[in-house]
Amino acid sequence: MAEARAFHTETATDEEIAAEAAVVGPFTDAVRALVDATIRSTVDLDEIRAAQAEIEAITERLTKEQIPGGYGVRYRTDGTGRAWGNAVIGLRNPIAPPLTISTEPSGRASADFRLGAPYEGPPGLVHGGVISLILDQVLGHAAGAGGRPGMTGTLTIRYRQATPLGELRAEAWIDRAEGIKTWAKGRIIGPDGPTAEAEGLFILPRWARERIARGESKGPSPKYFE
Ligand SMILES: CCCCC/C=C\C/C=C\C/C=C\C/C=C\CCCC(=O)SCCNC(=O)CCNC(=O)[C@H](O)C(C)(C)COP(=O)(O)OP(=O)(O)OC[C@H]1O[C@@H](n2cnc3c(N)ncnc32)[C@H](O)[C@@H]1OP(=O)(O)O
Repeated sequence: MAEARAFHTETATDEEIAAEAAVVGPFTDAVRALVDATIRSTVDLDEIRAAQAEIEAITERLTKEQIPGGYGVRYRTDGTGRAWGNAVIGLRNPIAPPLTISTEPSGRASADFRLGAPYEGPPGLVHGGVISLILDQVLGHAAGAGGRPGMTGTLTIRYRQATPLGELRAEAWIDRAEGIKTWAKGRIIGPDGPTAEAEGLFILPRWARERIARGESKGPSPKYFE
């Protein structure tokens, strides 16, 4: 089953995780800067060709040893996990902006973040799919923080005004819940106020319900988004 592959139990200690984060965090930031430079650099084409050869050498060096698929999420017994490969928050993912999301147990989540050139859609503006990506994550975080984790069943976005590249904020909260379903709402706020509003339905999946029914999920509610 896919989830059996993707959901690992954490074996590393807090100290080991902190030591690894101290190295891979800045490493990923360096690759993020490379992605930005790939878009914006105006050096001449010979210089680009030379840089490509260096990048290919680095990729070869890194892929000498690697895991077979995605990073997955590694969970601890307290229900928290590290989603270092996640496309929005992943510490090891240079595609992630990344967002650092603050949560409240009442089911609220928020993040201040910056989106630069790699996230452009219309000129100077954030791609609508990127806005949806971020809202999906932040709404999902709000649901998880409130002890009601789930997979996104539906996500509706209303784009109220264009979202400029630059400094932004995302906020989300649980609106209502019923059984295995949790509805969360949220928004992106730009320099001129809210730019996009979202409503999402998060559903505790069948496999998770079955695990809970089998008594395999003990302790605090799983919060799969931290
Ligand atoms: C041990 C405890 C573990 C607890 C963990 C729980 C959840 C954590 C899971 C993942 C989180 C991990 C990492 C998060 C990372 C990023 C988060 C960002 C969010 C995402 O990026 S996430 C990816 C996009 N997301 C998908 O990839 C979903 C694909 N899909 C499915 O995984 C299933 O489709 C699912 C789970 C949605 C439902 O599957 P299911 O088998 O549980 O559903 P089932 O048939 O039992 O229906 C039960 C009731 O939900 C209604 N219902 C079903 N589906 C619906 C839908 N789509 N819309 C509206 N209502 C729906 C039925 O109508 C029925 O309603 P009613 O009871 O009222 O009749």
